[in-house]
Amino acid sequence: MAESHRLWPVAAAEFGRKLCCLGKLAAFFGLGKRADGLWRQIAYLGHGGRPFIRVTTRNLRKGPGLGKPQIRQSHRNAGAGKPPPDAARKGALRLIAGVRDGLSLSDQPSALARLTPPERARAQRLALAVLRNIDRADTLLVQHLSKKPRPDVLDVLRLGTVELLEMGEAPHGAVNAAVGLVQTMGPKGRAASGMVNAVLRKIAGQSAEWTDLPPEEMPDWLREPVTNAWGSEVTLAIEAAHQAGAPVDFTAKPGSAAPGEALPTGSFRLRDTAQITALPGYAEGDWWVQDAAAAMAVRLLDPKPGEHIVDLCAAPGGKTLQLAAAGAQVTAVDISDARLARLRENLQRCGLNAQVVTADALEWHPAQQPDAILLDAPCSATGTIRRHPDLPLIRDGSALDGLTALQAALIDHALTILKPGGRLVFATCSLLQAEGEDQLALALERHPDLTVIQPPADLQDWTTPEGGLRLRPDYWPDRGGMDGFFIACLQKPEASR
Ligand SMILES: C[S@@+](CC[C@H](N)C(=O)[O-])C[C@H]1O[C@@H](n2cnc3c(N)ncnc32)[C@H](O)[C@@H]1O
Repeated sequence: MAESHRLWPVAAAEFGRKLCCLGKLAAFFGLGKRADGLWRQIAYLGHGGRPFIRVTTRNLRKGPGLGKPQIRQSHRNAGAGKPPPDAARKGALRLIAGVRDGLSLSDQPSALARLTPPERARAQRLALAVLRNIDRADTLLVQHLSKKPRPDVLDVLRLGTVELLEMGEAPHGAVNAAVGLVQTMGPKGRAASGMVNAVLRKIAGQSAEWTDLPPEEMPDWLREPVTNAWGSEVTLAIEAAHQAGAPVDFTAKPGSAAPGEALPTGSFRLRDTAQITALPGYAEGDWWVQDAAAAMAVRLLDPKPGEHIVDLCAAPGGKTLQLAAAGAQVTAVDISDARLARLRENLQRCGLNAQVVTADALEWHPAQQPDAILLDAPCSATGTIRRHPDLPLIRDGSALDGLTALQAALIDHALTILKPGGRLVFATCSLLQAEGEDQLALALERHPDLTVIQPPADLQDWTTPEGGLRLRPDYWPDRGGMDGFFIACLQKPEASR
């Protein structure tokens, strides 16, 4: 028994190597949505002098058995305690299953529809914690699994692991809850309850290993360009920032304050989780939720009272609110009526005004050329992974070419409708230079008569040699980071071409 225990990781590693080849073959023949991504990451890691397979989310999601059974436990012992299955955990599992099916968290409003507000908040917290730690959880789980569990059972194991090791849940509570959950999953779920009980009891003793695990890696389509741009150290720092999650930032109306710490760039930051709508000043419309990095686009535009400013991709409206609060006459354009509904709500709550237009920006022409345009263009949103850990699991980078082409077309169109001498701020919440630094360089090539307006002096540390502002999640590590953004302010020449 002792001998087979020692050999198991080696045999499993060998099996993993074969699976990896199979996966590559599957990818080659186009089998499965992301077969290559599923299997590429099977890796051997030195672990206490013994090799073990690091199987990522995607491996476990679709892979076959992983080696010889390591744990055998009678199902008769399962389910001690049997607490009633709880709504928040079930809601979290529905969200995670949706992400497995390729849906973003925000695409799943019905998943939590029947929950009370506190249950909903807890379900979201649990789902976010699991999605932020899914590969790390799988790295430990695979050590105890003799074969791949059903996807829904695996999600329960992941949830239990994260509750135990990341969220500090008491072992008996988290393990019993997990057992209770699989027991509601029909006969096959009930049959897995002994395994769930045994695996999670072992996992509960692995807090030191958990702490030593590296942060979740970005997928290759994102990690490679990030590493090419800033090197491995920065890549790891960005991944650590993703792992840490994000505080809540607020922008306050001029003359008002928002909850939390005042940041040097003018935003406010609350590190503790809180019910936003219950915070002081929410009902009064004194502030709105907006990441500190996102708020800097309007600082670069430097709106003046009375200026006519078009927010060309405006919804849900954080920047429209900033522009309106600065006294500009704002026209907020967006292609999505549903997203504009949120913008209208935000305007109303904050007592601010803007003309709201549902239109494709590429085909929209204002009655008069505006003084300035804010173009917060659609992008990969890879700068927001701290808050959207589902993003790396549901995106594969294939939309990138279409997005960069759309961004360039939007820049060109914005310049045609902007008044001579007017300012255009281009922004993307992306970590990819293709959607930031490269877009600026290409825009200057296409329009050599544009001038780059330098960011304010206090942002010089983050200013690129070309005059763009590069913001990254690893900045402000002690304060809690910021979203990844690229922002540049361009001035159209006085004499229109
Ligand atoms: C990054 S979000 C904008 C965020 C917004 N500026 C804010 O601060 O809340 C990009 C927006 O572009 C919109 N969009 C995408 N394609 C568009 C198009 N062709 N015309 C207008 N809006 C578009 C999307 O609906 C989305 O709301």
